[in-house]
Amino acid sequence: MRYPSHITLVEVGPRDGLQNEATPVPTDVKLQLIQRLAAAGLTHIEAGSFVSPKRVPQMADSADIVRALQPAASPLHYPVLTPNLQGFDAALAAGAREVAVFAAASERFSQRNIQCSIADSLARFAPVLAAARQHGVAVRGYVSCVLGCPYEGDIAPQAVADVSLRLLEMGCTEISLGDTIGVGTPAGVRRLLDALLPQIPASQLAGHFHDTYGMAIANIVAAMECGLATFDSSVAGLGGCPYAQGASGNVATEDVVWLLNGLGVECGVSLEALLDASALISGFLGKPPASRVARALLAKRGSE
Ligand SMILES: CC(C)(COP(=O)([O-])OP(=O)([O-])OC[C@H]1O[C@@H](n2cnc3c(N)ncnc32)[C@H](O)[C@@H]1OP(=O)([O-])[O-])[C@@H](O)C(=O)NCCC(=O)NCCSC(=O)C[C@@](C)(O)CC(=O)[O-]
Repeated sequence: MRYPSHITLVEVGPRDGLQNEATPVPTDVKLQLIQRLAAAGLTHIEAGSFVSPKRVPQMADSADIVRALQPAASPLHYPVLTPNLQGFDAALAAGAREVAVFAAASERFSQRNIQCSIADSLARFAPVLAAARQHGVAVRGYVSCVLGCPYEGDIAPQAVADVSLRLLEMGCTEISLGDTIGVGTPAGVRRLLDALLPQIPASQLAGHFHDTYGMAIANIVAAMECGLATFDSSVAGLGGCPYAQGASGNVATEDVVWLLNGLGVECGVSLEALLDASALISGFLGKPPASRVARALLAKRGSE
C-alpha cells in the first residue's frame, strides 16, 4: 500500500483538548505544554479559541496565550478558532496569523454548537474571511459531524461536500473533516472520501478523528490510503466537544506518531520528546493519558 511520504500533524490538544477539561488549566501551564509540543517537533499547534467565555470558559485566556507565543515572529503555526468577526478582531489584535472557522454538516449540531443554521454560519464567516484576506491571515475551515451526528445520526457525504465546497469558495485554504463523535469506521471514511475527492483535492483536506469508539487510528490509515496527508491529533488524547455529549478526545498524537513510525512515514515528531508534553499535562490534570502508547512508554520510562 502506498502512503503519503510525509504527514503533517496539527496538534489540537491546547484547544480541542483543553476546551473540554473540567479542571481549569492556568495560562502558564498551557504555555509550557505548547513549548513542549513545539520542542517535540510539532509545527502546527492550535493554541486557543476566541469564542464566548461564557460558553467555553477554558479558552478565556486565548489572547494571553497568542500574545505570549508571538506568531508573527515564530516559524511555527499557531492557529486559533474564530467563530465570528468579534473573535477574529480579538485574535488579530493579539497577534494571530492563522485562524479557523467552524461549520457543521449537520443542521442540528450547528444549532447546538454555534446557535445558528449552516447557512447562517456561512454568512457569519463571510466577513471573517474578508477581513482575513485583507490582513493576510490564513483561514482553515472545520466541518463537524462528517461521519455522524449526535442528534441526526447518519450524514450524507454530499452534505459534507456542499459545506466544504462553500468554505473553500469563500477562501478557506484547507478543510478539516471532523468525526466529532468518533462513530466513523474505515468503510465510512472511504465512502466519504470517494464522494469528496472528485470535487476537492486531497491536499486541501485534513482528517480530524475523535477516538470515542477506538476507530481513529484505523480511520487515519484509511484516509492516508485515499491520499490525505494532514491529520489533527491531541496530546494524551485530550478533549472532546462540549456540544457533543459523550464525545471523547481526539486521536492521541502519541498513537499517530507510533503508527507513522511503524509505517516508516515521516512526520518530524520525536515520540520521546512528545512524552514530556504528555507527562506534563497528564500530571497537571491528575489522570493518565488516554493514549495507550503514552501509557505504555511512560510506564517503561518509569521502570528504567
Ligand atoms: C458561536 C458563538 C460565538 C455565537 O455567539 P452569539 O451568536 O453572540 O450568541 P451566544 O448567545 O452564544 O453568545 C452571546 C454572548 O457571547 C459573546 N460573544 C459572541 N462571540 C464572541 C466571541 N467571538 N468572543 C467572545 N465573546 C463572544 C457576545 O458578546 C455575547 O456576550 P454577552 O452579551 O452575553 O456578554 C457562541 O455561541 C460561542 O462562542 N459558542 C462556543 C462554540 C464553541 O466554542 N464550540 C466548540 C468548538 S467547535 C469544536 O470543538 C468542533 C471541532 C472544531 O473541534 C471539530 C470537530 O471535532 O467536529
